[in-house]
Amino acid sequence: MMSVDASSRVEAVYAEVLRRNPGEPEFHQAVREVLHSLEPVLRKCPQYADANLVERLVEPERQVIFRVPWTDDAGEVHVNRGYRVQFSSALGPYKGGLRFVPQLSLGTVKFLAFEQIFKNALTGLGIGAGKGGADFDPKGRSDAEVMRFCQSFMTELHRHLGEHTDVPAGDINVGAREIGYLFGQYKRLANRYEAGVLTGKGIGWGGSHARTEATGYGTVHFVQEMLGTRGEELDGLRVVLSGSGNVSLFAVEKAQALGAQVVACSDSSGYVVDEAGLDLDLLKEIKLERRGRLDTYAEARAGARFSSRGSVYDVPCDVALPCATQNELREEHALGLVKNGVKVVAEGANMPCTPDAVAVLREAGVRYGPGKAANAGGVATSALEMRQNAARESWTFSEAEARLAVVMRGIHADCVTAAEEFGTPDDYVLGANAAGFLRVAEAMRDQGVV
Ligand SMILES: NC(=O)c1ccc[n+]([C@@H]2O[C@H](COP(=O)([O-])OP(=O)(O)OC[C@H]3O[C@@H](n4cnc5c(N)ncnc54)[C@H](O)[C@@H]3O)[C@@H](O)[C@H]2O)c1
Repeated sequence: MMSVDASSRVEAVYAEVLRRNPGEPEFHQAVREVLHSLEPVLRKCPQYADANLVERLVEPERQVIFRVPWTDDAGEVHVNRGYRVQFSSALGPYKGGLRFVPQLSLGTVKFLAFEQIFKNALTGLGIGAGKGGADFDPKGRSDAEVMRFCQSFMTELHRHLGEHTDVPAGDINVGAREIGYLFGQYKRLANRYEAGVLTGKGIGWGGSHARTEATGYGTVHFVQEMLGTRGEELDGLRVVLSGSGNVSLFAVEKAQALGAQVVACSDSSGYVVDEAGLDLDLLKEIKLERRGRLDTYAEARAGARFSSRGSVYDVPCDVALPCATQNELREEHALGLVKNGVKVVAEGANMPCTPDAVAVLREAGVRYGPGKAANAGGVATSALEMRQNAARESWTFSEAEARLAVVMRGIHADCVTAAEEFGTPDDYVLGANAAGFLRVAEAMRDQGVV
């Protein structure tokens, strides 16, 4: 039974999370933020803490860790570690991306899978939450090496997947090429063309139009909604983004289409400033075709400058979109953004702002859109891809994009309504966590102690 004091109850849950998951600071950070938001919710709706519901919510349903052996082009054998954390199936099959980065740890995967619970619930599209990946570094690897790695990874993972069980997608360093290799191996092992088992597929074989664009476009749709609450719009505003990968590139595309002046972006080597507005064709050529670094952008474009010192957030802007990786926008960056008059910060990436940075932004009255709401367009379009697969349909680009816009408007509206209901209007963190939690909690109550 829920104790009378919601605050001490969530503190006790958090203490148990720390004890059970040592050495996983990102997971602790994500859980702490959500539990903090749940205090007013549990105070108002104590029934959602019955039967240790919150305690169950912070414990993954299943965590799989496995060996991934593979052979490089020179015949040398390598061993990597694969992960899949299946966090919650209260609302549907586990759903969330796979990430291939050398430093990947269980704690990172767990934090991402936990965030995914609330994000996926917010989409309203009937998807549970998971996340996975491997500590594999695809940089400098040939296509054949990446293929062999993906095949070995799937040889183990396939027994845990299925269109009604767990449906991965791409994430950092897992794009169309990797999804293709993973799908090929799944199909071979399962002896079944189960299109809905992975999303982010090629358009010609079950993929959805607008999936590649969806996260970046969706983040910008969310920003438009945030601005709209005060009668503002993106047209004419200065925008700065971090990253220059899948999310960033398409956020640039949509922001420019809506009339914004997008003046800076970054990669792990530094950032580029282009006061004339970023040349997206050049950026795409460098990042998607040549897979090069951003300094080549400044070399190719008169008036642009590249810097490997300081931060992209030093560039004055009205809207900042962190779209690279977790904990990259820190307190000092937030202070700089505030000093330069930023109005809105919305997360294209997952948890890119540190808690200190978020505190600075909120203190200064900057509107802050957390990733689980602002970047939900990617997973929403993945869920729509699953729908198309189930119905054996293929929607046009404009149909898929129109549905994405509807979902993002709905998520924004749900966040605003929940924030108002639980006492802090304009608090998108509270709104996103509360609205997502209520959907999951209702399903968990209905489904009994499982
Ligand atoms: N791809 C999706 O659909 C999707 C959906 C939701 C959330 N996300 C999140 O968005 C983020 C980016 O994902 P992506 O798919 O665009 O990955 P990506 O690999 O395509 O791009 C990542 C970009 O970030 C840059 N980068 C990495 N570390 C950096 C740092 N410390 N400073 C500056 N730049 C850095 C890389 O150089 C690259 O340009 C991740 O947090 C991911 O989990 C992605």
